[in-house]
Amino acid sequence: MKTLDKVNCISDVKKLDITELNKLSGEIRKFLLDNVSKTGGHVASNLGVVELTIAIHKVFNSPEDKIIWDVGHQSYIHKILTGRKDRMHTIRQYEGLSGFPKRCESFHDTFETGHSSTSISAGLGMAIARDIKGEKNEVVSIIGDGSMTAGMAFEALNHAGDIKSKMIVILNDNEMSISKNVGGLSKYLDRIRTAPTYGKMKDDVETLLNSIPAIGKTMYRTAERAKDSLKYFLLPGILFEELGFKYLGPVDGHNIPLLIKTLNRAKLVNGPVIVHVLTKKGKGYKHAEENPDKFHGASAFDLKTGKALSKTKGVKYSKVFGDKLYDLAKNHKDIVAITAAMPSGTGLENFKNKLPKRFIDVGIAEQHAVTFAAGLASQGLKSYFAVYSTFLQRGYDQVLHDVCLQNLPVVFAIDRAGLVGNDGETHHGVFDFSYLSHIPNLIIMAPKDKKELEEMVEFTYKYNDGPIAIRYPRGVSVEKDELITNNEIVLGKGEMIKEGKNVAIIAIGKMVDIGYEASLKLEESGLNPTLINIRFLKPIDNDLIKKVSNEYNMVVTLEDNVISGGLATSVNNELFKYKYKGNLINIGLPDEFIEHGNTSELFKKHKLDADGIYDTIINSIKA
Ligand SMILES: Cc1ncc(C[n+]2csc(CCOP(=O)(O)OP(=O)(O)O)c2C)c(N)n1
Ligand SMILES: CC(=O)[C@@H](O)[C@H](O)COP(=O)(O)O
Ligand SMILES: [Mg+2]
Repeated sequence: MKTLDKVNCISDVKKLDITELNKLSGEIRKFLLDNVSKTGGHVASNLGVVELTIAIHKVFNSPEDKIIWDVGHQSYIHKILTGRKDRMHTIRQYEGLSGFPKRCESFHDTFETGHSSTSISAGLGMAIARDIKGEKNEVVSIIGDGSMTAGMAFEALNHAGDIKSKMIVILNDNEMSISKNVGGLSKYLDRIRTAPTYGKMKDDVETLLNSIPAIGKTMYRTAERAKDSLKYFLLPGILFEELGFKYLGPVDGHNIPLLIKTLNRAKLVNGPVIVHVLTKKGKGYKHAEENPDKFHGASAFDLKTGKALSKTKGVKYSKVFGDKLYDLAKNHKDIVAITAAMPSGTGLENFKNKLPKRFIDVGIAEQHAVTFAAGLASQGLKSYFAVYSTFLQRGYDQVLHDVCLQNLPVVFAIDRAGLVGNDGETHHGVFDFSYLSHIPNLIIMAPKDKKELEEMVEFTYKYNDGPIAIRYPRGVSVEKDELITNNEIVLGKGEMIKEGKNVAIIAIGKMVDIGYEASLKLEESGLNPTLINIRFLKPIDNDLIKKVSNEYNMVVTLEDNVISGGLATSVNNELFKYKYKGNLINIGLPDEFIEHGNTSELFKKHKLDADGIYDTIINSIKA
């Protein structure tokens, strides 16, 4: 019988001896790969924490002890060990397990994550709550070396080291963010990894000095007196010690007995302690070990070859953006591209390789990236910050205070806008219109397809009067001849895709294509709708809206943003000014967090697909 078959909850893990735990780790890897190769998911990060997760559940008593997974993309093994093994085949699928910790899934998921670098803050909050309530549980935050580069993590370390409440931070150091980790902290961790330990170094020095006749012993005593300063230079983790943490490590993160021993030691520390664990991203699966970035977040793949099962047809918006920016940058030396740890996701790999001096990866530091872009722009450079919509949420104040207030010509290339699919609630980019549209000076636009994205990128280069944002979706671009127009991009102007009567559909970005499909269905029902590609959310095309207000009985807005604060709000405000008396329908996402699943399922569920839009319009006409 397999050891994994005997493990249905964590008390089963606690019964196992070291030999069985080692066997379990191998079986878990196989089980994980069998499942995730079919569903897709965060393969490499999970393979890297198999032994660590087993050791954590052997040593700590969840849920009394609070285990917090930073980002949470590496929580699959935790899910397997905490009663969700039988649902692993549903991970990230519509109505299946989430790819991140979810409190509604299990009381072992103490804190929900998805965005990085929150685990130390959350853990400290739990530790202090425990102290106030007079309870005794442990609090354990597990954070990766990539996630440790963010401001939030540093803010939390600064606080935790000072306040001295008992908590354990496990730093899972695999030298990788999604791509190779960057920054000074990463280099520091590198030095710890490669340096001989202080203890070993001290022994070597002692042996050497004591072997020198006559003066050796005196020198050794002097060195002993200088121990503190010597220690300062040689002690691994001194940075964390100086911040107020006890540092343990570095420890081999694939050695279960050593991990158990070290975690038990950490438990004895009566204050904040950091356990530095060294792991290999993708451990145990050749393809993932060799290409940890490719297997960071993978779609379904063939286990033998490691190749993706389905090939995407068409070109991804990210690539269109990255290629166009690279083309522009070749001729315009003032262009600088910035990413916050997502060079490949944002389509900037080519730019990075070919123009490395003007490509900057700041690590997971969106807030810093925005203000850094503002600094560059203040000195006459044209900075492009390519960022996922959901992660730009981190930089809201910086967008407002550092960029827009000073009206600096920073470009925000907002990728993964709209519904992203299997990552779910934490990652959908459905709030950007709302959190940006009320900020003065900011221009906001969204392309309907690949060609328009290229034109918009060009437009951003020419536009130097202030900040400007383009938002575009995850996945491949639409390429539909019927949508291709030759209307030049003009600030604040939309375009008429087709002019009919009675019903005017005003759509933005990806929704232009879906609106077009819906319009064809409406035509089959005898209607002759107008379709407008509004292009700019801000400034919105007043002339077009005035025309619509005067000439149509029904106006429909279409967006893949929450209705509140997005296109609907902007159009409604304008129509209100014109005292519009017709039928107004706002189609977009509701005021709720949207679950995970593939985008077609989600579009269907929220009636954002052509059928759903058609139904909403027809039902409204019938009512
Ligand atoms: C605020 C934020 N920015 C970016 C991301 C995208 N992201 C997810 S995991 C990851 C790398 C994390 O690296 P690390 O913490 O070292 O974990 P590893 O994958 O190496 O296990 C990044 C950049 C995110 N989840 N949250
Ligand atoms: C966990 C995380 O935040 C990223 O790994 C994210 O899942 C990447 O998303 P894409 O697959 O859209 O690049
Ligand atoms: Mg890492």
